[in-house]
Amino acid sequence: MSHILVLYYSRYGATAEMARQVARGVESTSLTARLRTLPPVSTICEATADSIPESGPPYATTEDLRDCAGLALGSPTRFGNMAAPVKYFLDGTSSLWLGGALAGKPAGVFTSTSSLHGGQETTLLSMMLPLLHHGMLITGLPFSETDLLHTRSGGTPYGPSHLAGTESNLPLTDEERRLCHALGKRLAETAAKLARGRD
Ligand SMILES: Cc1cc2nc3c(=O)[nH]c(=O)nc-3n(C[C@H](O)[C@H](O)[C@H](O)COP(=O)(O)O)c2cc1C
Repeated sequence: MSHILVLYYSRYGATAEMARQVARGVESTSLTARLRTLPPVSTICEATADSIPESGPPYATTEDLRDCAGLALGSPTRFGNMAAPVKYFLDGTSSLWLGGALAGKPAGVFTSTSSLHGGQETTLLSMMLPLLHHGMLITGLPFSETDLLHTRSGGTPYGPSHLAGTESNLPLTDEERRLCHALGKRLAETAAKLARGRD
């Protein structure tokens, strides 16, 4: 069976750490995680970045997305919404939309913010919209993940979140880390169940 794509943009590293935890959750099952990042959007028209980042996972291609069995999509919160590089990448997926390539595949979202009430939920909900247009099946987090009841930092039923602080340097709390793990595991298990249903 194909991979779960863990696709994220991160400028300061908080969303990247969340992505690694989501990937561990995926790999606690029989599925593999494909970790991919996105380049920043340049303010200079026609500027191009190297196709391989200096460090970390490779940049995502639309083929990574087309071929996945499920998607975990992560973005820092920017003014209560997803960051431009994530939106820019999604805006380039019309050919997948036309062919229904993502329809029926499970997807979940995660975000990091500097402030606790600075738009985690709005960002997560806005990230779901293009995925719903693609026909993806959105999987949040159920309250049977009891960390949702006790967290004093991030963690929402709409998806994992992280309070990185004003310096963007707070580590993931145990609750935040477990909720990232839970999303990855849930996506992988859902993808496997859906695949069995198609057999
Ligand atoms: C342009 C811009 C807008 C931001 N908007 C918000 C916001 O609306 N709410 C918030 O809490 N943090 C906001 N932040 C802070 C980032 O969401 C936060 O630093 C995040 O943890 C960065 O993730 P990263 O380490 O993966 O880059 C903003 C940062 C930038 C640069």
